[in-house]
Amino acid sequence: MGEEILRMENITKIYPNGVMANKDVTLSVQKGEIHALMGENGAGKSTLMKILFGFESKDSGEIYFEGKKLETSSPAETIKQGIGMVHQHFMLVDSLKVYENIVLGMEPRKGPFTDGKKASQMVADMAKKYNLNVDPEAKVGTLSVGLKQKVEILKVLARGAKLLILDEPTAVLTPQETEELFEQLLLLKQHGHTIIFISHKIKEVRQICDNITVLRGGRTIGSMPVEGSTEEEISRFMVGRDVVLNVQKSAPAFGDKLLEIQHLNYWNDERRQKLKDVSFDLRRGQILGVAGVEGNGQNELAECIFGLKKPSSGKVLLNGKDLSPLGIKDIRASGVSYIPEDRISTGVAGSLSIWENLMSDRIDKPEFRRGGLLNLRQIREKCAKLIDAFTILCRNGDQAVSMLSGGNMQKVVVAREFSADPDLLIANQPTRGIDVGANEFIWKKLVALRDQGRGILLISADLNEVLELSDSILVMCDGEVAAYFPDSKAVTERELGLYMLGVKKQTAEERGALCEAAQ
Ligand SMILES: Nc1ncnc2c1ncn2[C@@H]1O[C@H](COP(=O)(O)OP(=O)(O)OP(=O)(O)O)[C@@H](O)[C@H]1O
Repeated sequence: MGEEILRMENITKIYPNGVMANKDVTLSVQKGEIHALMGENGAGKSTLMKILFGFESKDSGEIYFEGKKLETSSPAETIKQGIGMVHQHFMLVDSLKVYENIVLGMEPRKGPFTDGKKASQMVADMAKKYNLNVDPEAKVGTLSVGLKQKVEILKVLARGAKLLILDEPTAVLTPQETEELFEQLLLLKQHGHTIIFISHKIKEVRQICDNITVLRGGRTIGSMPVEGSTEEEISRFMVGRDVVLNVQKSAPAFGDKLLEIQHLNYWNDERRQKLKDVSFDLRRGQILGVAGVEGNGQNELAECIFGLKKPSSGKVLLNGKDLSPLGIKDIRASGVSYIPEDRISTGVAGSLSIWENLMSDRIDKPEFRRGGLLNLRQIREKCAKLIDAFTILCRNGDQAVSMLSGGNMQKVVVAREFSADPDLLIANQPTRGIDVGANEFIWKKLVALRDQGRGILLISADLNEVLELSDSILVMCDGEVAAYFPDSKAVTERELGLYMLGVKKQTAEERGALCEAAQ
């Protein structure tokens, strides 16, 4: 047994609305280990980490860090004690340089001024020490997601963090970037740092972590060493039943052309071209996966199809009809559903109830009206069925969505968009932050939709998901179609990564030949 660096003992947290998110939770982390914190959506992982980091207060329990009782009430105080958090949504200032972000609030001074040269050198030295290669002088706004994450890690290290909390750090990375991150985490471990790694990905946890603690329903289910444990054991531990995370799907039977994207170009408000002459078709009965590092035009593509953005030029045809002049409501009525990537800002209205969010697109339908009024009984019944079918963890449909855990918010969006019975579903990161049980459920639903002859445009940064589900794969890099594989089985994860990073790019002829061969 090593030396215990962190002990959270009998932590209980009841939110003001009465939800008991942590019940008597105990977590013990050894110095120098990588410790996975796992559990279903709503199990209480984020709450426990927010308490540790000083974002939330606990109702009872004790925290000991390096043998001393930790009594902090804000992240600023916690970081001074040596505990840092690397957030999933980066908290960086795009217009500042890398080193400026890293030293923000703790700048070395030269008289009354910041000593920029010294700060930049300090960051360069740190980057070298931890093999986190990033140019201290680069503007953060110009960096890739993988590099921004390095800046976040350096920021936490610069503040003296001995214990780092990483919240689903690989969700946005390519396989190559994930491998690189893992090497860096192992190096941090060699330097004596301790890491708490929140993840839903069992494969990754088994690759990098030493021990796992599993929460379920706000309680600690137990801890176990990774060595000697199987994937099945871990998922059973988390969900309480066996989960099969691979899809049984029959060979595709492509039907008519459903979606045609023709020479789509889009310039954003900063006059940057985010889509460059994008063209492709999607057929009925097809799952077309779009692989790409985040920020390479995938979101703009989805938003142009769904009417959230107006393309600068080009066409979007659904069943031969041009969607470009239509607004979102009419596009929905034409049979398009959309699971947006950013569920908090676009997917849900947090202050509204679960039922309002689930029903927002169909409240005008006769089945939910009685006279001129809403038929609340009917609405509540329908809602309860969706809550049940999609296992949304809540008290009832009247609860505000903002009170749900991240994964459960995502389930609200997914439930609404699936139940709209679309012809075309645009699913942008549909399982991000979702636990293994719900992941299995959503994958099955996507395949069932495809088997009913609908079309699915699946955008995902999770290459495993793209490869498991897609019939065909399109890779986007820098706003362009970098590659198109009519048969997803003809390409490996590693190869996709090379196209995603811009190392390789198909010519139009190569793409044409592949498509012809597949016909
Ligand atoms: N601000 C809040 N107010 C009320 N209840 C909340 C709040 N935040 C979370 N909860 C509830 O606390 C419980 C635990 O949520 P938490 O976010 O800690 O889960 P989690 O394990 O991190 O889930 P996920 O994997 O979905 O991120 C859930 O039932 C959730 O609805």
